Amino acid sequence: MSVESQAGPAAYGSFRPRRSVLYLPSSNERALEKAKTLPVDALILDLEDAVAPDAKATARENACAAVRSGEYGRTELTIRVNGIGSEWHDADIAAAAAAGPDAIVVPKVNSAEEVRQLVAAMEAAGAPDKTKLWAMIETPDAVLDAREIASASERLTAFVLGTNDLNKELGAELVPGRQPLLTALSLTLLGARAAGIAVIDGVWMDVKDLDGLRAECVQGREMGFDGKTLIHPGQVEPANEVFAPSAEQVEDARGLIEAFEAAMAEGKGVATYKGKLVENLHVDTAKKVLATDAAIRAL
Ligand SMILES: CC(C)(COP(=O)(O)OP(=O)(O)OC[C@H]1O[C@@H](n2cnc3c(N)ncnc32)[C@H](O)[C@@H]1OP(=O)(O)O)[C@@H](O)C(=O)NCCC(=O)NCCSC(=O)C[C@H](O)C(=O)O
Ligand SMILES: [Mg+2]
Repeated sequence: MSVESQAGPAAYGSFRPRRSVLYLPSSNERALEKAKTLPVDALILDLEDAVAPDAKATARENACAAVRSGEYGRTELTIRVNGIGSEWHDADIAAAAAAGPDAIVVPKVNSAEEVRQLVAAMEAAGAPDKTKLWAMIETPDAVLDAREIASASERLTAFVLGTNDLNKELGAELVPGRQPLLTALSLTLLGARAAGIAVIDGVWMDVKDLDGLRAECVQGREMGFDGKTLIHPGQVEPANEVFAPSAEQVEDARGLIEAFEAAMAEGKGVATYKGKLVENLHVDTAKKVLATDAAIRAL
């Protein structure tokens, strides 16, 4: 299981919130400046889809300079490289590994073998231990092999859904509620959680429709995603709010743990909180709520 596991209680101490994970084109210097001021949990400095071919080299330099600058506070900094087999991929991996972001995000990862090759390339390029690999799941092959991919290396600590590519590959229609995508989303979640890694939902493309974004964030949270990838600063606050535990959840988590500990101290075989039976697994979930709340407050 990954040392960064978001699933087991042992990992709560190293928990990093990923409620809001914002893409920005690394060729856009204004966006790189703006990102320093945003209350975002993580940034994906993009070299792939959002960057035109003639801007790829500049984007690569900008992304690496941003990582080295130390000007993004506690925001987790990642670089999305161009895809395996593209003309830019090898140079992107080499430059990103040398810059040492928190993670290198690789689009369209399709197999466990690709993960092993990516990790070997990162390590050959001198990636420090802190630089993890995040794999984008955006094809049927990847969804069907999600567990094997998620377990392929300790360096792989998160899946990122590429729901636009996935929709295209499935021949599915984009509809409210994402019914055609739900099987793929669930299989990806199952694979990630079985291996104990994080999993971040895909983007909401209509930057003006914040109600639609909020509804999709709620759906993602209910399914079990850690957070949502975003494309515009205006999407950060709604995602942060939806994926954070509410004040009531935090209060209940404290109350539940107290009730359980008091019952155990009194030698009772069972504990209850607000009329409901409390077991160890509920205490684990409550501890995760408190760890998430503490990690968000520490940002
Ligand atoms: C969508 C945009 C092109 C809109 O840009 P713009 O017209 O500049 O928006 P605004 O005028 O409203 O911007 C206001 C200020 O915010 C800054 N800004 C805009 N977007 C970002 C951003 N993503 N990160 C940081 N800062 C941003 C502007 O510079 C303005 O700043 P200022 O003037 O100083 O106030 C644009 O939002 C954009 O390019 N978004 C990112 C698009 C992207 O990265 N796409 C690729 C990722 S999604 C993907 O790949 C899908 C996946 O692979 C799949 O398969 O699903
Ligand atoms: Mg994609």
